[in-house]
Amino acid sequence: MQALLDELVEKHREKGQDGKLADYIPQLGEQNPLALGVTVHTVEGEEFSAGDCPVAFTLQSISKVFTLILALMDHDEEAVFDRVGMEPSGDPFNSIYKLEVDSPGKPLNPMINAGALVVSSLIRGRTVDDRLQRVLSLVRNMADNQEIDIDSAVYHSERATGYRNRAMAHFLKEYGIIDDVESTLELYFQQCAIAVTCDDLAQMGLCLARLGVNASGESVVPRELARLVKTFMITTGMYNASGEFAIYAGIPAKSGVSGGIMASVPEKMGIGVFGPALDEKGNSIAGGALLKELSQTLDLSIF
Ligand SMILES: NC(=O)CC[C@H](N)C(=O)O
Repeated sequence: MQALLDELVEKHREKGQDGKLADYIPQLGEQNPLALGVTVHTVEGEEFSAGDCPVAFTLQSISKVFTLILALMDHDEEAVFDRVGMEPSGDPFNSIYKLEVDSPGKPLNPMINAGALVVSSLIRGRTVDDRLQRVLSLVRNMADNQEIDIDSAVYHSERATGYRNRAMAHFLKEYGIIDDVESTLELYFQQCAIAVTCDDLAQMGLCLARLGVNASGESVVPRELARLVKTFMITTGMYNASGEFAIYAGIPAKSGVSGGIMASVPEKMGIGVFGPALDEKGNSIAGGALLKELSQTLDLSIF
């Protein structure tokens, strides 16, 4: 495994040159486009890392998995899926288009920005900070790392420039799908700025692979929800590239525009990947290629 990961990092690293940093969040434009790292944690307790693994990066859209778990712990499924759908959108993650033309006001799924805003609005807590602490505590428990925290530079950078997310939140408010625009956006920008490493992503992927049990053996996510979010990861986790990723990698995965990907191979392993240069759909260009080859070499597809 170690030799394979070393080889895949060296082989795919230069693909970063063909990608683009997510500089619409200015702070993410500062990342090194040629960085590439991968960590694997297996159910047997083995750990392997190759490439730029000590580097910290932000969760961005990967946070959508964790807020969905919390929203479903706070409300029954019907209440959540009344407000956000279960179907792939086929559109980019930040698209506003179907929000107007397809079942107006109800986002198609929780893994696109509009749907994730709805999910964040459903997380219970007295203040935005209470709600954020609940998200952080779930992430820390799943990763079995109590040090995880917010990268405040990335948070402020997105907060200052998140025009399209603001537009979508106001649109959702008009339809009565979310209640408070400002607190929803505040929570959303902060959850996206939670800083992790490949190791944390691999641990969280493993926790989902073990139906919610973390590295310390604690059950931190209800079994049924671990199953449900992995299904969303397969159908919508790589945005409008989810179909192709399911064919060539065949593992539940969730990407973010920082270049992170969290993958979960049921009953086998968690995989964390980081490569900040993105393809045209907003997925890590080198990270996605590495994961596909890793899955094919080790025959990890769930199909
Ligand atoms: N795809 C992503 O990772 C998007 C998350 C980012 N914070 C945004 O809202 O634009």
